[in-house]
Amino acid sequence: MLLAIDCGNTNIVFAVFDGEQVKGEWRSSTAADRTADEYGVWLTLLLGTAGLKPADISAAIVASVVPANVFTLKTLCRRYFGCEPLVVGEPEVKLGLAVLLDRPEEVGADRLVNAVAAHARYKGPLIVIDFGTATTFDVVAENGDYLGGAIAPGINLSLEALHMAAAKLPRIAVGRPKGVVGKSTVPAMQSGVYWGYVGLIEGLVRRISEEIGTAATVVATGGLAPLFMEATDVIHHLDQDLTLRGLLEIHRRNV
Ligand SMILES: Nc1ncnc2c1ncn2[C@@H]1O[C@H](COP(=O)(O)OP(=O)(O)O)[C@@H](O)[C@H]1O
Ligand SMILES: CC(C)(COP(=O)(O)O)[C@@H](O)C(=O)NCCC(=O)O
Ligand SMILES: [K+]
Repeated sequence: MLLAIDCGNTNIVFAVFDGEQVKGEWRSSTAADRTADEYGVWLTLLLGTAGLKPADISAAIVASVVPANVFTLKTLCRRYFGCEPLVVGEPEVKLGLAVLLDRPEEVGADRLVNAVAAHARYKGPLIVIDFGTATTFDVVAENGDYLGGAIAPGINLSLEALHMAAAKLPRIAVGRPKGVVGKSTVPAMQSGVYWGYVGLIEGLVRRISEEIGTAATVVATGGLAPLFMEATDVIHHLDQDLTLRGLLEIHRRNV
């Protein structure tokens, strides 16, 4: 079975695939000081809850946007699962698409994985929106070429920034407010962030489509994607498994 690890700036997701089937999926917060042994013990326990054991894992693949965690996750795979993981972004790992960027070495591994997954699943030119710590927009041509995209502050980051910078603004959770015209501080903050974000999504999708000269299929992923999907019709597909499916696909292309 394949262990797929997606390390974002907020959470690390671990998933086990038996062929196409997900046997288990677990999340840890991203902490740069956690050791391979800490992950190893934790993951071994969780595998047990799904009726799996470390010896069931025969291969691993890692995508990390936190460079400091790559060494730890490699050590985890070697020590606990006896395998050398593929690491997305390392030169020997083939993606099966051309990365048409000025500095291809800079792009986040998660963005490339999302592009691979979206191209494998959907037709036509694509825009992938991933609601993570940052909100990323990735543009994929009809033939699969990765064209680039946009990086915007994530929703929770935007809310946190308001709280950090303004003495009278509380820390609040994201939510869809009843109206747009807030009648007190919290609804006003929710309106600014929620409807402001809907505007950001619609504006970027429209401008990207204009710049590439064609309408694109828009796929959204990430925990907060459903909250925005319900407020706009520019998102065509909600695909929460996108990044993990992309890791599965890249592994397949490299064995
Ligand atoms: N279902 C959810 N509901 C509310 N917040 C969520 C949900 N899923 C993720 N988040 C929040 O969204 C942010 C991004 O999380 P995540 O997608 O794991 O980011 P990353 O990939 O950057 O680690 C975090 O602040 C997380 O707490
Ligand atoms: C843009 C990101 C911070 C998104 O990370 P995430 O929100 O998934 O934690 C990450 O993909 C990254 O660090 N990228 C490097 C810069 C780039 O993609 O050009
Ligand atoms: K992510």
